[in-house]
Amino acid sequence: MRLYLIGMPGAGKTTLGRALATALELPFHDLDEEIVREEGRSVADVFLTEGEAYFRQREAEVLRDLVDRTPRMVLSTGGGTPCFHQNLEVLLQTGLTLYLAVSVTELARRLQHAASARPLLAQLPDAAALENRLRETLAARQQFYDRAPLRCTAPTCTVESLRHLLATYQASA
Ligand SMILES: Nc1ncnc2c1ncn2[C@@H]1O[C@H](COP(=O)(O)OP(=O)(O)O)[C@@H](O)[C@H]1O
Ligand SMILES: O=C(O)C1=C[C@@H](OP(=O)(O)O)[C@@H](O)[C@H](O)C1
Ligand SMILES: [Mg+2]
Repeated sequence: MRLYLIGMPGAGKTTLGRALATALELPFHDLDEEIVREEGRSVADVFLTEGEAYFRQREAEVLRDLVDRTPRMVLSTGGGTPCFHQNLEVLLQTGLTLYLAVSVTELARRLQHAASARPLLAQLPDAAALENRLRETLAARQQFYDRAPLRCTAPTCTVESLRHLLATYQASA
């Protein structure tokens, strides 16, 4: 199976995805890490030197290549992945998509010292500006995230609760 984690930056996709893959004995992939490997530079560098449009194009290409060659995995996507280049259709058609729903307040708390690696959230003057940017971004992306057939809402997003959610979904499928 292919299990895809989607959600805002800071939702815990990379952290939880890695732990969930271990628990499910599935290979783990992180789309940002795949892009960094292919590009040979950080996400921030790609944004800085090539711009967001280039990043989104590469994100779409790397996603499709990874899906084509990987029948079993947990894939942690980037926060914007579902919102560009029909990527969400690829996710919905090739695996099971799970949305990690985390409040803006909690996202801002988690990212207060981790925003610099995320170009869309870097260089903001203070915590209020970060929270405002997250709120605006979530408002624009909610329509995409809401199309995931599965969702967990923090703080209940743990490996155990996700395993239960998956088992319940698969039993009803
Ligand atoms: N359940 C959680 N509770 C508190 N902090 C978390 C949780 N999950 C992740 N974090 C922290 O939030 C930050 C973003 O986590 P990460 O897995 O990179 O999220 P994403 O990949 O969705 O951007 C990291 O500093 C991580 O340690
Ligand atoms: O929200 C976004 O548009 C982005 C989120 C990042 O991934 P995480 O969600 O893992 O931080 C990364 O793909 C890039 O900085 C763009
Ligand atoms: Mg991540």
